[in-house]
Amino acid sequence: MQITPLCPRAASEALEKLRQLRPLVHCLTNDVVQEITANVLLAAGASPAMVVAEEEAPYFAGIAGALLVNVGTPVPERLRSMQLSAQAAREHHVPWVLDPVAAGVIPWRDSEIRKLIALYPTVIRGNASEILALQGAGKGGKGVDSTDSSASAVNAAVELSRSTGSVVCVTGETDYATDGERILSVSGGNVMTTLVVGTGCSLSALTAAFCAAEKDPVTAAISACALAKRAAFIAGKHAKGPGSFHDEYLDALYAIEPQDFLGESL
Ligand SMILES: Nc1ncnc2c1ncn2[C@@H]1O[C@H](COP(=O)(O)OP(=O)(O)OP(=O)(O)O)[C@@H](O)[C@H]1O
Ligand SMILES: Cc1ncsc1CCO
Ligand SMILES: [Mg+2]
Repeated sequence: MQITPLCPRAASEALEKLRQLRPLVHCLTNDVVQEITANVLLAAGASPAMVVAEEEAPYFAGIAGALLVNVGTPVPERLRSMQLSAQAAREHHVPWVLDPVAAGVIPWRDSEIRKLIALYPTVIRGNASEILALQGAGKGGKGVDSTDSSASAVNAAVELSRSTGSVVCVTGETDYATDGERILSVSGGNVMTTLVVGTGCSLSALTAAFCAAEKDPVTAAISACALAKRAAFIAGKHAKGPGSFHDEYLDALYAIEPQDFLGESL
């Protein structure tokens, strides 16, 4: 299947919509990345809220602009809240994004991820090893880190999208998003992104934010990737190492304007 670089105008328009809407993004995420997730959403122009108890999370999922479910540090109680929230999101036509952290590494986690996939996420966003594992290929990653290239997982992403009905976004040196019919891509960024914890997890939250603002989930997912790649590229020009990269990345997410995408190849 042909891979098409994201059109700059589409990225620009998606960011414009995000900035106008400033969507409320309900995040059920892991214990490691709560703060970077909230900060990435705020810097990019969305409103994060981490509402976790099963007594209130499903209600909140129904009134949010989008929901993020990330299984990085799963415990039974939180997984129940995630399932109920995903169901509520679906019933209220709220888009939701699944981040299948470390899929392919631990059988129990894999079975929990399968239960969530059965609730029809709008987008599944993972690294290459996670997407390969969900499609029954590859050997799994090194814990939460990928040991595969994103290019090697494109076909698995297409197949996974066709079998689940979800848009699948696989990230790495190049990022791809597919609905099983189209594949859109963005390249660039900076490899130092992989040395700051939660850049992938917070990208999944950003994908949820774009899904709230942009109707087409393939365009939404790849536009989130385009914003993250551009911010990483700018951060890489100023950073001395992962510590300053983290700060520069947030600053760049805040500073990038929709028109900055125009005239650039993505
Ligand atoms: N080799 C690379 N070169 C440039 N950018 C990269 C590279 N690998 C990953 N990235 C970028 O890093 C970000 C996170 O993607 P990655 O695939 O590492 O997710 P992840 O493994 O789920 O991250 P995490 O679990 O640490 O949150 C994305 O913006 C992606 O484009
Ligand atoms: C390091 C780590 N461990 C569980 S989740 C997480 C964040 C990156 O996915
Ligand atoms: Mg991840």
